[in-house]
Amino acid sequence: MAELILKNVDFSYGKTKVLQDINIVLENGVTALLGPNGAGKTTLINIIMALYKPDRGEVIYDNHNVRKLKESYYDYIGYLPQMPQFYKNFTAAQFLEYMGTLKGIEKKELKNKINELLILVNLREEKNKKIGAFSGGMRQRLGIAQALLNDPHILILDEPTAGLDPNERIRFRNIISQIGSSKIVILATHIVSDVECIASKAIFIKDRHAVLINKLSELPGKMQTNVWITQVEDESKIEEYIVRYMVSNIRMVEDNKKYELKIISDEKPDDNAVRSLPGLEDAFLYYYGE
Ligand SMILES: Nc1ncnc2c1ncn2[C@@H]1O[C@H](COP(=O)(O)OP(=O)(O)OP(=O)(O)O)[C@@H](O)[C@H]1O
Repeated sequence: MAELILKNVDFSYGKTKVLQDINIVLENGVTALLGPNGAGKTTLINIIMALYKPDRGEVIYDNHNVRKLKESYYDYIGYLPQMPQFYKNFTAAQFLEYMGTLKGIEKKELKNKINELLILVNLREEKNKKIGAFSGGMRQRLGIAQALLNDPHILILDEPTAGLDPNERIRFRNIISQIGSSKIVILATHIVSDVECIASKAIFIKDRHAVLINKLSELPGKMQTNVWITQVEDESKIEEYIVRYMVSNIRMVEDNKKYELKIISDEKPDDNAVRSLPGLEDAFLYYYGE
């Protein structure tokens, strides 16, 4: 199985260092690329895609430096940018034909591929409809189909869930779950809850450095034991917990009569609190303290 490796990567914009000593090994599966706005996610994506040259270090795919693979590297990559641009007068099929031709896919193969992908992203009925009439979610699904045209081994999605309604988020998760096991999927976002269910691994970028968490069980030992669940009946009490602790989640339970709080804390926050397993969102909070 081909791996994607970032080895000792540094990157600066002019004199401003944005990424420093990045060492990451990615295999098949969905990896969330997490970090607050401006942390360096898009920069890291551009380095992985060989669009930016690191000041130091290298990106290696299948034992080759990606910059030396030149154009052939792009046969392995599918990319959905943060704000994909579409030709509004094209139909979904015309757009995919156009993109497929640009990617050098043979005409006959392309027709079959387009039909297969439109089924995968649930746009078969919209095949001959103009993109101008598509919702944000439909466009995003078309964007995923576009990224998959060349059957890439590496699929990179930059903020793919921004602006999607809850139903579309579920659709998106289902599509990614279907394709995730046989590809290296990198999913950049600052909305952790959107990727919590589909990503098994996560890269956290903070203060120019990146940490790869391969399994949630590999979270720092402190986090393993310091996530608590407690319930409060009185809404006004929630504020007290927020002031004293890191509260990573609040949800209503028992027919909306109580609030359940997930808390990260060294000490047991109250007598009724029980230990819980940390999730990505807890890890995010732990790293960024937000
Ligand atoms: N072309 C550029 N020239 C100079 N600085 C840049 C350039 N692009 C990005 N930066 C800066 O580098 C840092 C990282 O930016 P980047 O876009 O990679 O972050 P991000 O994590 O993708 O943010 P967002 O979630 O807002 O997309 C930011 O401080 C940004 O202002």
